[in-house]
Amino acid sequence: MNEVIIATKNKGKAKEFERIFNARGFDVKTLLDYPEAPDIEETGATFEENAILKAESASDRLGKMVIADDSGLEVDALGGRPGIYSARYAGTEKNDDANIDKVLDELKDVPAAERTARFRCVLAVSIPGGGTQTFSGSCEGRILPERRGTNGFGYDPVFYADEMNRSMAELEPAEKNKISHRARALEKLEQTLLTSLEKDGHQWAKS
Ligand SMILES: O=c1[nH]c(=O)c2ncn([C@@H]3O[C@H](COP(=O)(O)OP(=O)(O)OP(=O)(O)O)[C@@H](O)[C@H]3O)c2[nH]1
Ligand SMILES: [Mg+2]
Repeated sequence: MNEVIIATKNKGKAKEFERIFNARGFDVKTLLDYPEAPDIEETGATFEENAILKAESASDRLGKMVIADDSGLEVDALGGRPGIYSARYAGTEKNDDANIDKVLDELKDVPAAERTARFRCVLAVSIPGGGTQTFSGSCEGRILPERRGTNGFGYDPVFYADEMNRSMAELEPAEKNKISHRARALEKLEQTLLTSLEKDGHQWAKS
């Protein structure tokens, strides 16, 4: 079966990967389908280091090609925070709502023109016997003063995507997948993945 393993436990990310890979004829499995995969601590200092940590530990354990995603929000007025701490900004329980409240509170006196921000994503693909490669993507925008829209996950309701003139949470999933940091990193990864999967006899149904 054509299958791609994503080393994530984040259901929001999983949905986005599923949409993209299903359209190309691949099933997506995540770490929620592989309870034996180790829970990896994200001890890296950069998105890249964390993505590599996650991809390699899962690939070593499962003996299969694995993709990992480390991503987050960088707010210029906060010196790039929350950055690699985006998931756990308001605490280790990873509460999206509390994370948004913390960012909005820290920005409450910052005027619109200075609320510039971007999402970043680094994907690492680890292939048994084939090493690990990384690919990155970003998406520019601004932090809104309040939530708008209900789609997506994480900080999407307060992230105004410059290219779409709407918040990320106001975009349809297919629209977010055209401009997102994750989609852009995946575009770069695609060629590598294609070569590797074809070597294993898989067919790539390019949409
Ligand atoms: O509004 C958002 N739209 C996005 O498209 C997006 N992508 C990342 N993020 C934020 O960055 C954290 C990732 O941290 P992260 O890479 O460590 O992932 P995670 O811990 O949630 O899951 P895992 O993949 O590590 O299992 C997430 O939780 C979110 O807070 C996003 N927020
Ligand atoms: Mg994480």
